[in-house]
Amino acid sequence: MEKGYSDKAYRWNRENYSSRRRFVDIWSFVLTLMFKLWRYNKAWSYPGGITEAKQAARRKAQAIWIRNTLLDLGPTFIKVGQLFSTRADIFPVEYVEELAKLQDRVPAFSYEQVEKTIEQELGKKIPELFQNFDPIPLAAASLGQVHKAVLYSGEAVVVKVQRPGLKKLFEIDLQILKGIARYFQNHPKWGKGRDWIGIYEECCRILWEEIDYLNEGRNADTFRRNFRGHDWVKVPRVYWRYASSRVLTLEYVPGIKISQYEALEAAGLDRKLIARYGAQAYLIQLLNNGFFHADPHPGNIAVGPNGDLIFYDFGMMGRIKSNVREGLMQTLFGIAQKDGDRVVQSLIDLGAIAPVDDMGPVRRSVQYMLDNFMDKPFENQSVAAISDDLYEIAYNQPFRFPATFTFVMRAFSTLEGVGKGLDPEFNFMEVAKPYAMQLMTNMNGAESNSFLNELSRQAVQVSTTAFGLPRRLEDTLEKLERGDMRMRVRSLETERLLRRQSNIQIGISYALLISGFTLSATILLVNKFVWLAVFAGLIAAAIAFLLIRLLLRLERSDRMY
Ligand SMILES: Nc1ncnc2c1ncn2[C@@H]1O[C@H](COP(=O)(O)OP(=O)(O)OP(=O)(O)O)[C@@H](O)[C@H]1O
Repeated sequence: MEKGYSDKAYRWNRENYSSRRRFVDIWSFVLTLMFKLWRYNKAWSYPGGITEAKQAARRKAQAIWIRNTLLDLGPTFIKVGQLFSTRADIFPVEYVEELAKLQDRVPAFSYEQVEKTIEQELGKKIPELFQNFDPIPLAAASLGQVHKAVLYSGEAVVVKVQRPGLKKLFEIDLQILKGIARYFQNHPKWGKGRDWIGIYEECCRILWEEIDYLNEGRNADTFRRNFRGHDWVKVPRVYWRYASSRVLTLEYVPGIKISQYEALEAAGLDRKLIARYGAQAYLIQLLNNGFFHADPHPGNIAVGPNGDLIFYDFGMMGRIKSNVREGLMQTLFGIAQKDGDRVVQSLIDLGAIAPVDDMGPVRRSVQYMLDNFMDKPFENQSVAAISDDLYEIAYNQPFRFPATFTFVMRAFSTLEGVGKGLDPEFNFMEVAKPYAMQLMTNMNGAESNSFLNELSRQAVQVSTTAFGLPRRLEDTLEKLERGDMRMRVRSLETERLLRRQSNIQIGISYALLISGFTLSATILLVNKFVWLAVFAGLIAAAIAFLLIRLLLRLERSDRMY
């Protein structure tokens, strides 16, 4: 029997856990790991030390031991290990490589437990809910397993059932992990320059989200909506009547896994096109939707009979908020201009770097990277090489990339790997280029937006003297067109500015008319011409209404651009 498959080896694999026992198991892992690291460092510091090859072999052996121990510790640690497999900014590369191989090698749970969970969650027995239910799971992982079934309406579905007792196990394990995070934070050596508590909190948030199947269902719905205009992306429909936080019923959408290159070929599918689709789907998620699949291992993407991409598993999604996108914009501008200071500042604003007293080494590292890695054309770069460069710089620096960033990097590297497997000539950067250009254009729009705000401020200032406006507007346009902002001004922007100018002039005329009619109404009222005064008042009110509409329109267009 393969290691890790006997129930004896899985002390966590029961519904009633002993928290004391977990405490001992987990802390003995941590202390053994610390001892191994200490011994390793000690050997390395001897005069003459150990050879480079021996050092690498030891690190590898340690990494394999960590991976196997995490497997033995069960679902929480398998997931934490998988999360850490994206953190080359925190751990040595050998560890990260080994953690990336952390597969969910855990035994499936019994059909009786499946029956019990479904009845508890959906309030009915399996035969009352499903016409047919396959007792043998289609797939089993650390958090749950997937069974094929047929509804009474005849629709083929899959039912995702969560491993029993998972919530309790998470509660115990995460409580112990909190203590470990605190210990590391206060450790004179390990705590330096690392935000262990922050990393722990990030892990907690992701893990709790991942075991809420209602959240996964909502994510699937959002993801499907976001791809409404792209019929080459398929997302299984959620059957909400058969869903709860621990059971999720989805439309059965079978496909060939994106990494089964020969099977795809045999099915007559265009491998080159699939590689492009994979990259495009991710670029759309990141740049257009700001909502992306954060766990894109090849098992979660399949290809349908028509060559459509099918996405599974929406438990772990990343979001890029618009302010983060703005921060990324600044980073990108900084990279494009090779301006190390701007890049560092934007990374501080993004929370990617914790500012320290002496930022000199960080600035120098970033500048070095910009000067060297920007020499090659963008499309000749490989994502894996770029992320390796970034991580190399980040490792042992006061950097802490946000989880979103590391997820994006992992998604890109995974897709690049799969893309190259599908089509040896595939180049992720080549596919990304037009999207990056689009992003840059949007960025220019945003930078010009602040310029527009400046412009409207000037316009308001001069509105009292109405005559100054055209001259100042012309100056500003001239400035924009000369490229003083170091950006490309498109005729669209110019058009928008002119439209804005005419709107401002109309607004000023409206304001003058309102004042005129209000003054007339007051004079008429004082002179007892009541009906005429009411008439003038109504005209003033009507123009005021038009003015408000105009102001709202201006504000809307400000928000849009
Ligand atoms: N709607 C579906 N139609 C057909 N097959 C599906 C569907 N959903 C899931 N599967 C199959 O089940 C497998 C596991 O599904 P999913 O990834 O959602 O489960 P999981 O428990 O979150 O697994 P993991 O933790 O490994 O990501 C998928 O790789 C796919 O083969």
